[in-house]
Parts: sequence; C-alpha cells; structure tokens
Amino acid sequence: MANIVQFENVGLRYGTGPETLSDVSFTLTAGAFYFLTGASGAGKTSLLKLLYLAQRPSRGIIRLFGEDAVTLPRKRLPGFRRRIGVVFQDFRLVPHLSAYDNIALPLRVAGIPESDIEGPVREMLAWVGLAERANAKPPTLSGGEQQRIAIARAIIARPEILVADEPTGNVDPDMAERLLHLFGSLNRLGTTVVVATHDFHLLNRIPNAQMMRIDNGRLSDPTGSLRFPPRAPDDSE
Ligand SMILES: Nc1ncnc2c1ncn2[C@@H]1O[C@H](COP(=O)(O)OP(=O)(O)OP(=O)(O)O)[C@@H](O)[C@H]1O
Repeated sequence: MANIVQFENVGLRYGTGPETLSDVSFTLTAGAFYFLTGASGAGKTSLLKLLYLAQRPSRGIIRLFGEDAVTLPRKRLPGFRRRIGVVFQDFRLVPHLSAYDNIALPLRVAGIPESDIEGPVREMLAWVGLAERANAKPPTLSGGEQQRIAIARAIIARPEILVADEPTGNVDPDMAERLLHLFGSLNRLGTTVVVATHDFHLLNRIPNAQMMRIDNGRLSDPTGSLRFPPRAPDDSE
C-alpha cells in the first residue's frame, strides 16, 4: 500500500511564540486507521490542521498524495482539500441551512448538478441514521445529531482521507461507539482515517488502528510503524 501522507521534521510556530510542534516525522499508509492521542494543548489540532492544509508548517516537508504540499501552488489547494474530509471539533455546520443542505454543501461547491445531489445526500442521511431529520436546522439538533451531520458532510464527496478532531467529545458513550462504528465502516471501504481523541476507551474499538501520541508538540512512535510502515508484498514504492 502507498504512503498517502508523509511528514519529515515538521515544525510549527504560531507568530513569534515557541514551537507548538517540533521535529514531527511520520508516514500514513493509504487505507489504514490512526488514532492521534495526547493531553489537551499537546498539539493534536495543530497537527491535523497541517494535514488538512489549513496551516503551513514553519519548517520541514509535508507530502500528501505523493506531492509536496508545502510548495503547492495556491490554485491547486482547493483540489487537494477536496480529497480530505474534515470533521471539526466544533462541527462548523451552517446554522441557517437544513441538515440536508449542510450535507449537500461540498457537492454544490464542487459544481455537481442538483439532479446528482439528492440521491447521495439521502443516502448519507440514512447512513448516519438521520433520514427523518433532513429538514432540521443544526440548532434544533442534539450534539450527537449535529456531529453525525458533520460526519456526513465530511464524507459525501468521498474523500481519500478523513480527519476527525475529537469527534466524540460532545456525545455520550453509546453515541461515541456508534460514531466510531461509522468511521470503521468508512475505513473498510478504503478511506484512510485519522481520529484525534482524548478518549482512551475508544482506542481498542478499532482492532487494527495504529496509535500516534503527541506530548508537548513532539510525536512518539513507540512501535516504529509510523516512520517505517509495514510494506505489502506488492508495494512498488
Ligand atoms: N492559532 C493559534 N495561535 C497561537 N497559538 C495557538 C494557536 N492554535 C493553537 N495554539 C497553541 O498551540 C498549542 C497546541 O494547541 P492545539 O489546539 O494544537 O492542542 P490540542 O492537543 O489539539 O488540544 P485540545 O485537546 O485541548 O484540543 C497550545 O498551547 C495552543 O494554545
């Protein structure tokens, strides 16, 4: 399997402050499932922002889909970003749009004709168990329901990578299990999944998940599998 993400000695500094991330090096294999753990303030969200191209590193190399993402021309950014679905910590749903229209947003932005949008949106609503709430606006939905709309929106355009920042932070344990089950199903369909979480109970729910741990802006890789991922026999890279 190919390397879909590669970080080499990446550092991130906000303004003139100290480095928030230092010497971060790892490789993600296409189709794998990763948990990113670490204490509050350790740098999880910052690392994810680099991954979904919302932030440029202060130093180091980031390769995404086999290309240098740091020097990527600005006009190619939207195309790259479309290949990465993001579930934000605070959902970021558009409050005055219905659940249906929130989920449809990425397809509309990509210029997909309206006639090709309804089928996939209805399918996503059913997949996250919210077919009956298509017309509801986010403020009238529970935290878990909003989270599922955010997940549906993140994956409707079939991204190659799904990044989720504390997706279970606002839901009860049953809902956390259900959300993780959705991520597991998506991963089995071939999507590379990266989930940042504080919730250690979740870590053994995905049997083959790999662990990334961040402490004070430094990534630890106890098994070495991030730096030297196992290669499949047919791996030609
Ligand atoms: N835009 C910013 N400007 C300046 N400092 C920032 C910015 N974003 C994050 N930081 C700082 O970087 C450090 C890491 O923050 P980050 O949000 O990446 O941690 P985290 O591990 O995701 O924390 P949490 O689990 O609480 O979400 C913190 O000290 C934070 O204050």
